[in-house]
Amino acid sequence: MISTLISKSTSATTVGFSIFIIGFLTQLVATTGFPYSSSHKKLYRTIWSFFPPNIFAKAISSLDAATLVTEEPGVSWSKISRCTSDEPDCVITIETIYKWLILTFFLWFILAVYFDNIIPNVNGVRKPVLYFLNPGYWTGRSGSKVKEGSIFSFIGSPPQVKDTSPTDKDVLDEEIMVKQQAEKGMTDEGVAVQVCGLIKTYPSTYTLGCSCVCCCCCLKVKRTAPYHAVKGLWLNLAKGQLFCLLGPNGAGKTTTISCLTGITPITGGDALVYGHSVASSVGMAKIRRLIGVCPQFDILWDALTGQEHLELFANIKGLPPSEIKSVAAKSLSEGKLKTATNVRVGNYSGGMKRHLSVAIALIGDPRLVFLDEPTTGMDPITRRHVWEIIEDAKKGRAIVLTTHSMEEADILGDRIAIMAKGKLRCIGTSIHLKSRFGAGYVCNINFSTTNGEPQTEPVKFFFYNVCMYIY
Ligand SMILES: Nc1ncnc2c1ncn2[C@@H]1O[C@H](COP(=O)(O)OP(=O)(O)OP(=O)(O)O)[C@@H](O)[C@H]1O
Repeated sequence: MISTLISKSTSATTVGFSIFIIGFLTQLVATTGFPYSSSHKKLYRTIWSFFPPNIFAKAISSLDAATLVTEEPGVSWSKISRCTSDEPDCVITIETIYKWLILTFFLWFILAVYFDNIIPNVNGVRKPVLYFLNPGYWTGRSGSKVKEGSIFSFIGSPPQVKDTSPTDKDVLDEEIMVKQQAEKGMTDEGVAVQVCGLIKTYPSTYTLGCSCVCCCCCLKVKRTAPYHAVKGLWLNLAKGQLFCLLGPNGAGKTTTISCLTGITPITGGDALVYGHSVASSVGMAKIRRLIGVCPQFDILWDALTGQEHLELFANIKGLPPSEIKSVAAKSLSEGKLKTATNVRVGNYSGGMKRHLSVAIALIGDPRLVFLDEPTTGMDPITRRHVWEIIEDAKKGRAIVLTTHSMEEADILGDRIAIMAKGKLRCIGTSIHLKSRFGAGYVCNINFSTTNGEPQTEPVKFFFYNVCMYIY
């Protein structure tokens, strides 16, 4: 149960060892007779017995007393409800000890499950305090909405996001279309993800500081303002297409992916991934079975090889054991990581690690793949190769890719959206965006003139709609 309160493995070791020492000391105390004798209050015995090592120590000491010499009959199953003659001051029988052990097992187990659900995980995600009162949690149909922040922070309603209306015509058209579909409850067969007014606001954080004026110092609690990272996204992501999300640093691309993959809970709106809502814990559990994720920062273990990573993730994704080895080997050979199959990931270069993360995202044939800046740190040849893998992977699934590279978006993206400050600024195909916002190309041509006049006709023939400046 205590493990639910600890997030770091180093703290867990320290706390685990401390519990062992405390348990050893209290067991020693229990063997001296405290508090299992008539001279101590029943209340002390009850409190003492909630710590399982104490009551277990009492059981051992009673059994020890019953079998001290070879003539002793011990405690047979039929006599567990009676005190033995060796314990004149008997206040607890072996039967009662059994009941206590069973009761404390279930008590601590239920508390562990409860606290595991309501205490925020590393991403600050948790279930509501009374989540078990929601019938959907037990029936598995709707599930409760996941929350964010500490269980003691009564956040209330988050501040409203102002200025969510789109400024671009294409973004507005997309928003109107998705709103109409959402209002009518229409499910377009070709849509993999329907994002309906997705809002993400990071809650305020509190930091403890110290401010000193002359010789007088005082503690100060600083509160940061809530931050609107995503300010109401409305869009459809089609099956069999790659949707590319471009934008400057801090635009909200990773936050959008984190919301769609359940890493962080959404603040407002909703998104349906193959019909399952990201706002519900049950919906999210179903979504996790459908998706593959290549996060912005590699989550790999230095001590494992590429092959072992792929086998591990294939296992987690529930592939049949007979297929795991062949799927991992195929994935490695497709990913041109064959030479590094049995090399530990600690010895991989940055580009190879990204390459392996992409292969992990695609393992298990997910229906929706999120690739967050997959080609960061790759040389041009490896990048080209990964583009080919991504292009092949489009068939039969939807892919969401974030990048800073216009070239990557142009080559891979079937639809491209540009985000800035948490809002979509434009959306469309590469050709559409180029024709709307592109400044064209500047091409310098040297002419050899015969009579002082440059021959511009061939240029006009090759470059349609050209604007020519002759120097
Ligand atoms: N846990 C957090 N708490 C508070 N603010 C956050 C948190 N995570 C992200 N932000 C803020 O949200 C904004 C969007 O961040 P996000 O990581 O989504 O941007 P991004 O578009 O993916 O940027 P990059 O291209 O650098 O990866 C940033 O201003 C960031 O500071």
